Amino acid sequence: MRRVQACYLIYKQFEPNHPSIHAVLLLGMPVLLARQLPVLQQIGAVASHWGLILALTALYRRSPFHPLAKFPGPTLGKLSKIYVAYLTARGDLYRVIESWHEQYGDVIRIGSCMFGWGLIQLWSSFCLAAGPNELTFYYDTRLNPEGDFQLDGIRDFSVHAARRKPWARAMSSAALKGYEPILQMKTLELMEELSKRHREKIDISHWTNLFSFDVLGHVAFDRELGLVKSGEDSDGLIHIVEGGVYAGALISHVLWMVPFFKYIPAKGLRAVQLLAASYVQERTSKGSKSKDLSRFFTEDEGAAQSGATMGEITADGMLAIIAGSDTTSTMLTNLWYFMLRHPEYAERLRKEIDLTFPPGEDPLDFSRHADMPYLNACINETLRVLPPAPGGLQRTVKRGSGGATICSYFVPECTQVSVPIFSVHRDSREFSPLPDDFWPDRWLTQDSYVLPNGDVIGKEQVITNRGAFIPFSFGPQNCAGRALAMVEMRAVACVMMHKFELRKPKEYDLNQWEKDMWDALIMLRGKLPVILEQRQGH
Ligand code: HEM
Repeated sequence: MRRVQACYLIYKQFEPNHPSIHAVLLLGMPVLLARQLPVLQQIGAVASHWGLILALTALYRRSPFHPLAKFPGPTLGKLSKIYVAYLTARGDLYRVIESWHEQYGDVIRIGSCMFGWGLIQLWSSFCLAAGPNELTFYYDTRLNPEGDFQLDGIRDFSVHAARRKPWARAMSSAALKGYEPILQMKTLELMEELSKRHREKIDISHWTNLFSFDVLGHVAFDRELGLVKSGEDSDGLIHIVEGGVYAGALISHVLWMVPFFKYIPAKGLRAVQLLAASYVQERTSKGSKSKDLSRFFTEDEGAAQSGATMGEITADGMLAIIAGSDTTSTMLTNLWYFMLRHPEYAERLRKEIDLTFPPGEDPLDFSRHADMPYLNACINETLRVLPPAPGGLQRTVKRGSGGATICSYFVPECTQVSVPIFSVHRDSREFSPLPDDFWPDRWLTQDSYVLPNGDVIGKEQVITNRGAFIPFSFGPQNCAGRALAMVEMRAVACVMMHKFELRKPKEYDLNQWEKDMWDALIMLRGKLPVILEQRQGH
């Protein structure tokens, strides 16, 4: 019993995360002590050793001595985050967490983790504090086998800030102008391919995905992936990226498994890493004709200041593909979904687009998209109701900090803290009325508002807390590609609505769309069948 207690205390006190320490504590100890016994009894000794450690862990987690004992939460969830990993595998974790918040309140406990709902202040004050706040070691999955961290896995604030510098320059207004020709070429190519399929039933989710990966290929590496032209993901690039994302999501909730991540034969993920490496190498050796993102990492006069090695630049190239493609295409497909659900909003959006770009004018004039209130309201509302990264991004209270007091909650050191974006966006204290509904008007500035049921309300009855609008997260580790994503989404939404009317095939049930969504930290999704009608004269 004493050996079990010793192992348990080592786990509780030091949270070791190296595979060799797990091997010693979970296998070495019981086998060593039972080495004189026959094999079957040795197996029995290992099993009872594991069982007892699990029982002690469960007892402690349910006991009043646990530092998070006063926080409410679901019974199974309090026992282990393996339960949360199971919900991730099921795909609907973000909705389950929201229902827990409805049941238990703002701050809930899951394993040794807290989720704060509606407490956007919790997230902001924690994320901005460089003191006790740290990325959890889940982000070690951002380390490639060559030993290079992607930007989003860097824990040290000053190293992270230096590595973000090229990203900041790559998203400046001048740099964004440089990407416009790429976006223009790719958007027109998409429209051309879609026109060929006029009146056919197509999966618009698939096409939007091909498009966003193609854009990233060009923007990041000046490389033609040719997905839209071929109409398919011929090399399986999207498939392997999404496979890697899914594997990472499962492991993200059971942190002691993170060190084993690199031993999982995640062929897909490795394939993306190798692919990104080949793209970067090719791009660096041949140079670029267009003003792509890579030049900010390799050629720009500020590139050297970031201190990034070639390996790290390659890792960030892979990050650009993963972080920038699926997220943007999810948002765009969600917008088509809402336009199909609410034809009255689609009509209003089309009216604004037609007024801004009367016949003969180019809807791909980027300089005007940011000033189209209804277009931007529809985009914001899509990102609010169905954020492409719906879950809680993980941070932890640094070991050795003594804990942190965040919004009057004392949070012990090593506690994981997470604020689910989806739940914050559905909080009626931040967005009201109709927090669960798609209602773009909430983003417009006016004296009175007409609700979908025809009632008129004054502006004092509408709450739209822009500070709680966090689809791109918050703080120093927020989305580095937000500006590009916004330019891309506005352009495609505008041109698509200008050129086509979207119809739902009779047999398709729109309720299926949200059922098919899969929360894998970023949202994975099913098919959205549509029929496109080309508009007269467009
Ligand atoms: C609608 C589109 C997008 C959404 C909703 C989105 C959302 C997010 C979120 C929530 C994070 C924070 C992740 C975390 O804290 O773990 C993030 C990080 C990041 N995103 Fe995006 N993203 C989008 C598009 C893009 C694009 C187009 C790019 C680049 C081309 C990009 C590049 C990045 C990078 C590099 C990070 C890591 C930042 C850091 O750690 O400093 N994202 N994104």
